[in-house]
Amino acid sequence: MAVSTVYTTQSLNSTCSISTPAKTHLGFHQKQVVFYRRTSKKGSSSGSGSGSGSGSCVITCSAGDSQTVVIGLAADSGCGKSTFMRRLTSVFGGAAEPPKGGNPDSNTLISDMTTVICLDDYHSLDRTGRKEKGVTALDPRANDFDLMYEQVKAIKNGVAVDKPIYNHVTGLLDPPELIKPPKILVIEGLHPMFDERVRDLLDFSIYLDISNEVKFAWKIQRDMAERGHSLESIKASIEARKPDFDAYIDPQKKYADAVIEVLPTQLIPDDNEGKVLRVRLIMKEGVKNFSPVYLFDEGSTISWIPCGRKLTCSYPGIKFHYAPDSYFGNEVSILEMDGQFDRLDELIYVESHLSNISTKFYGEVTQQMLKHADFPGSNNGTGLFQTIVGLKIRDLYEQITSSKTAAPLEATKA
Ligand SMILES: Nc1ncnc2c1ncn2[C@@H]1O[C@H](COP(=O)(O)OP(=O)(O)OP(=O)(O)O)[C@@H](O)[C@H]1O
Ligand SMILES: O=C(CO)[C@H](O)[C@H](O)COP(=O)(O)O
Repeated sequence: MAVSTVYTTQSLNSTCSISTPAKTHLGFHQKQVVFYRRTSKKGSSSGSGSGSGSGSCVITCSAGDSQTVVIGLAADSGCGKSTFMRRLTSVFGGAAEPPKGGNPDSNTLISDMTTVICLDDYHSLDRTGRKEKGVTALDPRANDFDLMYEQVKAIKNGVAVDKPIYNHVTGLLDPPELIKPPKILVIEGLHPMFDERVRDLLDFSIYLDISNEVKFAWKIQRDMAERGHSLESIKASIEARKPDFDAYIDPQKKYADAVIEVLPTQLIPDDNEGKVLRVRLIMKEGVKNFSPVYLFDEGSTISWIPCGRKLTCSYPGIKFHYAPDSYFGNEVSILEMDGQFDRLDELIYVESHLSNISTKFYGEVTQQMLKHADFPGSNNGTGLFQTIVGLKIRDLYEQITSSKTAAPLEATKA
């Protein structure tokens, strides 16, 4: 008996038509073919999921002007992902808010240009399930990578999806929420670069690499001061996660296009307070639509102490370093800042010595930093580099979309 396949899509702002193309252009996400849900129907000619067979019946959706650029942000819990996201969405303008009228415990944040989804929503085991099976949330067995891949791919292709919600309050999996394709989709969480298929969907990837000492200091600050946890329980939770963190989360940094590494300062001998930080921005060379930032002279090795007449520094001062290097066998540029700013308005002096920062006007980095002076890390390299990476992502987005607007003609010719 012949079985036909009906594809239903929920493409935002898109027009869909059924066609029988000689050649389907999957994987090109501007005006393309998308499949999401599939139901089988008895009785007519055969359909194909891939759309590549001759005579395949497919639904072609044109996503209008929208093209979703996908950014991956990986880090352990409590390592500054939310703070980074707030800086990033601010660069694009507009406030990021949970879906209106939706689940109050949704992890999603939506702004005019960006939608940030938290990959915890792809936990396949809820809190009780993980406990019963004796696995942590960091373990791939507690996560549904097939669904993650299918849904990120669908969104990238301009199709809305019903994404599950992991409820951090109850520890349960809640009914799904509708995610419409945004201009920029950020997938943040523990595993954005773990699964090769998901990794291949990313237009740019970032890893926040927080050293154990600093992670501990931040956890204490948040979980003790704000959530009433004891010092022992914080230590125990970090220790319990460590083996899986080392096995499944940390290795993703080798795939990242940019890594923000946060270490204790080297300016204070034997510092154990973790307040003054040494932050390194590790930028892969040769990444499409991304050119690394540099200090003074591209490709040189530079050490710079900006403190003096133009930059006020109290103890222990500020030190910058910039050099080419290699990271997991890849050629990279590393920009480092150790120390903290006393006066954020004077940051303009540092900004004026950095190049390739993708600003739209002189002083934009300083303006962004001043705007969010109350965010954690605004007086040090974490805030500075997160802001710069945000600007680089805006630039990457603009490059991708401008090249894609020119692409359909090419695609038709092919
Ligand atoms: N750059 C920073 N400098 C100092 N402290 C920071 C910085 N970034 C984050 N923190 C501290 O870490 C805490 C967690 O930050 P944030 O909520 O951004 O992390 P997260 O990765 O989104 O956490 P989670 O995944 O647990 O929600 C903050 O409350 C703050 O105390
Ligand atoms: O590592 C995490 C990512 O944020 C959480 O620990 C994970 O999602 C499990 O959540 P819960 O604390 O609700 O058990």
